[in-house]
Amino acid sequence: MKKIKDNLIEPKEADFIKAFYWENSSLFILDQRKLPLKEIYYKANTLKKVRYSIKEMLVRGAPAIGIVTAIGVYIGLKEAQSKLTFPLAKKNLLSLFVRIEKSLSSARPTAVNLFWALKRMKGVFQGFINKIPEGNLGQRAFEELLKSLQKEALSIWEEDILANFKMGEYGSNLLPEGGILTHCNTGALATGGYGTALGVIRRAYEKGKKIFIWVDETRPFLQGARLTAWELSKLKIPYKIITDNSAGYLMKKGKVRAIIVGADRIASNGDTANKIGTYSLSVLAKEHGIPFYIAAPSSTFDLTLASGEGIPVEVRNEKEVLTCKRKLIAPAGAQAMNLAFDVTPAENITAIITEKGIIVPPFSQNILNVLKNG
Ligand SMILES: CSC[C@@H](O)[C@@H](O)C(=O)COP(=O)(O)O
Repeated sequence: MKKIKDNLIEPKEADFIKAFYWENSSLFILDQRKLPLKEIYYKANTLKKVRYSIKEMLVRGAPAIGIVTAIGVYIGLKEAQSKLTFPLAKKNLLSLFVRIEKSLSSARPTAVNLFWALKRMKGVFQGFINKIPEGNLGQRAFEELLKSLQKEALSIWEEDILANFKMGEYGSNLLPEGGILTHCNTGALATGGYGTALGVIRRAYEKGKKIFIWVDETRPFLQGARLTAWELSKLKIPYKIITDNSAGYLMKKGKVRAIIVGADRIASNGDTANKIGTYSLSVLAKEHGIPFYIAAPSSTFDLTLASGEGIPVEVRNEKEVLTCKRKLIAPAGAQAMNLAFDVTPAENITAIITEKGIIVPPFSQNILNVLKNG
């Protein structure tokens, strides 16, 4: 594994499962809609294409969405460069940035990593603008701005990989041996590399823990059956796919020792938004006395929200529910409600695994302690 500055790992080298890679200033995104049947990378070299990749879920998973958004900011400015007239008025540069920000921020609403990444990129942009003396911006200064934005986006990526390694290390000590149930996909495909909840599973397996993974298929996009199963096969970790509604009975039969999932947004009291079906799993876990773990980096916390009440839950197109492989599976004219996420109340969560440490209840106090001091 190639190390670069400050002990960080070159993103391209970090994992053999890559949701995206960066080559010659272009972003190539593995089209996850086509997995596991086809491994095709989509060249996202315009702002429109980056937004499309996020919205249509060629790339998905909160940390991956955040990283691609950050790179999207760079791509948007780079793309605009040839159409700009230099010297460029500061106000025109500002309105260009706002346009890019608006476009990316409307791609998906729930994963806070998207907005967190935009804020980090805006910080670099603003810092740069503030340093420029009054007047217009020349070509050279614009090039420098691009360089700083690219650097920041790649740092966000590198930091995510490191965070995943750390979560893997902490979380793997918590996991018991035996059946572990997971929902959706939280692996290398959903992150900069390695994974959050799946990274914990991966690390536990690497350390020799005898675990067996129950993979919820995760209707309707089938992140479990198509993506998590694909990753586990590559990693040679034993698993079986189950229909989402098998989970309760398996718990009752004593086949599940722990549940571990990821998160899209965690409020300051620990309420956690994640893939639809997570809430039901947490209730079942409570009923059966099974530990219920969340694994998520600090970029997934939204400390502006007091509770999960304020988390925007994405409602996607009903076609995703009404069709399978583009064929209608319901009566013509049937309507569907396609909630993409739900919110699990903090009281159903045993612990939250982050790169800064493991957070246990009471979450309202401990989230702040761990995130600020960890
Ligand atoms: C490490 S990914 C964590 C979450 O983003 C994941 O569990 C999830 O819900 C993904 O939803 P998706 O709709 O596939 O983007």
